[in-house]
Amino acid sequence: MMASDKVVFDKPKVELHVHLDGAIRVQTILDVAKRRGIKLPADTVEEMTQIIILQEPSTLTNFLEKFAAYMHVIAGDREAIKRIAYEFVEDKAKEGVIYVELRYSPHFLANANVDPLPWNQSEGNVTPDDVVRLVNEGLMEGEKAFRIKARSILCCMRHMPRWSKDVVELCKKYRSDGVVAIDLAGDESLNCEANPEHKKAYEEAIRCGIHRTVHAGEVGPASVVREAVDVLKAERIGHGYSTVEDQALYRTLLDNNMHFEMCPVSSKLTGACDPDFTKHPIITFMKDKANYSLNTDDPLIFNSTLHMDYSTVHKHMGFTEEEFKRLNICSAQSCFLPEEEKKELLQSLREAYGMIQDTAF
Ligand SMILES: O=c1[nH]cnc2c1ncn2[C@@H]1O[C@H](CO)[C@@H](O)[C@H]1O
Repeated sequence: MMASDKVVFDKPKVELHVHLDGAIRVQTILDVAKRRGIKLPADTVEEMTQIIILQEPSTLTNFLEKFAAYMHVIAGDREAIKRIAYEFVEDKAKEGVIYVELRYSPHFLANANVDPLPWNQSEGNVTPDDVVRLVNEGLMEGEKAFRIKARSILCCMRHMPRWSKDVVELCKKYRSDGVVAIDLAGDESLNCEANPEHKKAYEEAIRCGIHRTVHAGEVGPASVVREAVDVLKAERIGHGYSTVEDQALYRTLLDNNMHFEMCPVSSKLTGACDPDFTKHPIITFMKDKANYSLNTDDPLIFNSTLHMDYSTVHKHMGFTEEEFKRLNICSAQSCFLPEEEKKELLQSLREAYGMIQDTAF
């Protein structure tokens, strides 16, 4: 059904939209469950994988329910939280990613100072603040071991407006410690218009110069994208497939060089787009030379890799090596690193892609 894991672009890549909690190794879930004495419905990687993954195109709501199959194992466990961050960096390095921005909700991994307590956990002592510190530790160790760069984006959740104030405060507190932006994730189909508390958090982010991305136009209409841009002042759009349904908006965003974080394999399985990849809105973005990235989103639940996203657009949408280079340069230009580091990243990509002009004479 899916394109294979065949490596169609074996060059350094940038990934800007991937959920840490949607990118955990199944083996790690099993290990941690065993150590903590948590009973799972399966005890082999193969069986547990079958339980967690989405096999057929579904809905975003069904997809989001999948997290409940394993999040209670990792949440509230210091060692596990640090471990998933470290392993994430290793997995990305193996895929040839040299810079990644990963995202997560600190509240979803906590078991203290979070109301309501997620995943039917009992109260513990790991706060959302502890979660950010643990993830940062895991990422830093991973960066040293695997020699790539990883930065994080903290997610507000659409259905949990009361958490958003904490999220922006955590972005401020850890901005010099690897946290580069705020996001708004969750079910756009149930909760379309951004709640005032999300708006307030984004206003505070703007005031403090915190970068902003928003999940919009994934399964929701183009009006959600418009709101993300006009009200939340998003600098990037997570997904944004439905933008093309509003031509005026689409043209304006193209003119403004808006970055779209596209996730092809995800968009099929969440039901965001037509399962026939030859009708995919990404083709329009590609033909218009739009500013977008290719991303996995939640490789655990889609049973996918970044190679699969690349091979999907290559096989079904006619993406070329040239386009892969161009979109990775666009991704680096739209990443949330400070200017100097962004320049270095762009330089590394251009060198690897043979795009550096020889100025020696
Ligand atoms: O494709 C998506 N659309 C909207 N929300 C998502 C998607 N993937 C994951 N999450 C949500 O973001 C949370 C923090 O990482 C995840 O726990 C999940 O609820």
